[in-house]
Amino acid sequence: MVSKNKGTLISVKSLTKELGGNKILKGITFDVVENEILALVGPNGAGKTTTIRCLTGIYNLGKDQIIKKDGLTIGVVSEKDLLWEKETGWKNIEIFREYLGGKLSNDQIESYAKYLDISEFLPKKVHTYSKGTRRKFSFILGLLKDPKLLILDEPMSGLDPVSRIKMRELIFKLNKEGKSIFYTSHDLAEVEKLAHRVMLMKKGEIVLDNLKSDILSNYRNLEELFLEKVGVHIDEENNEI
Ligand SMILES: Nc1ncnc2c1ncn2[C@@H]1O[C@H](COP(=O)(O)OP(=O)(O)OP(=O)(O)O)[C@@H](O)[C@H]1O
Repeated sequence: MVSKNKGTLISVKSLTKELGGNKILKGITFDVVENEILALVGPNGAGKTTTIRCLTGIYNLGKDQIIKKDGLTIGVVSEKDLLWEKETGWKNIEIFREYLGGKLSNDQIESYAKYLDISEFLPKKVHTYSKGTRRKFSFILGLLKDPKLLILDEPMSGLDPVSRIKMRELIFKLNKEGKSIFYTSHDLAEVEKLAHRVMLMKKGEIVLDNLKSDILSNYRNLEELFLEKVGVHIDEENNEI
């Protein structure tokens, strides 16, 4: 296990989750610690979103499987943007701020929106937003509580290259200000730039949990690690499109 000296925000112990009669999470154990950017990677269907749903309380679990630090505030950006489509961005902010007990002022929201280049959309109805705009807007909603921990399910998906760079810089800045980040991604090059620690999940199990710097002293890059741990099976006979 890594990061023993840092404060633990969430401790996950032998977490199991069954869905539709299938064991999706098969007893995973890990800690989310203070001041760390932790990336969860793995192939489609590995159980990343299920893990996030367990952490954010969407699924009911036994209380010993996930232990959260007392008073921990968590901001969540889920895989799907759950927004009030017929309302404007500002109205959504008002609704979520009231519901979540958000702390962020309109000025702070405006400055994040300006940085992410979506200010002009805040007075517009959400159903008019592009995929990337929705993602950026959802990210801002995740910050409403000024949380200690941000849990993000594929925060960069649908973002153009410049927006990705800006989002990455913003996540770095939030981390330097004292927030921890736990996020999922399929973009290993991005994870290589952003994460301090990487967990690799395969078929509901964590097959690797290590500091990125340690991983990169053994592998050329995360792609190499991914291919080794997850395995590639190329069926020679059926490999043509
Ligand atoms: N409500 C459900 N009922 C039954 N099976 C489900 C349900 N939700 C998810 N699953 C299954 O659980 C497994 C893990 O899904 P999950 O969405 O956690 O994977 P993931 O790693 O996030 O995948 P992706 O990278 O494609 O987003 C998949 O096999 C999926 O089909």
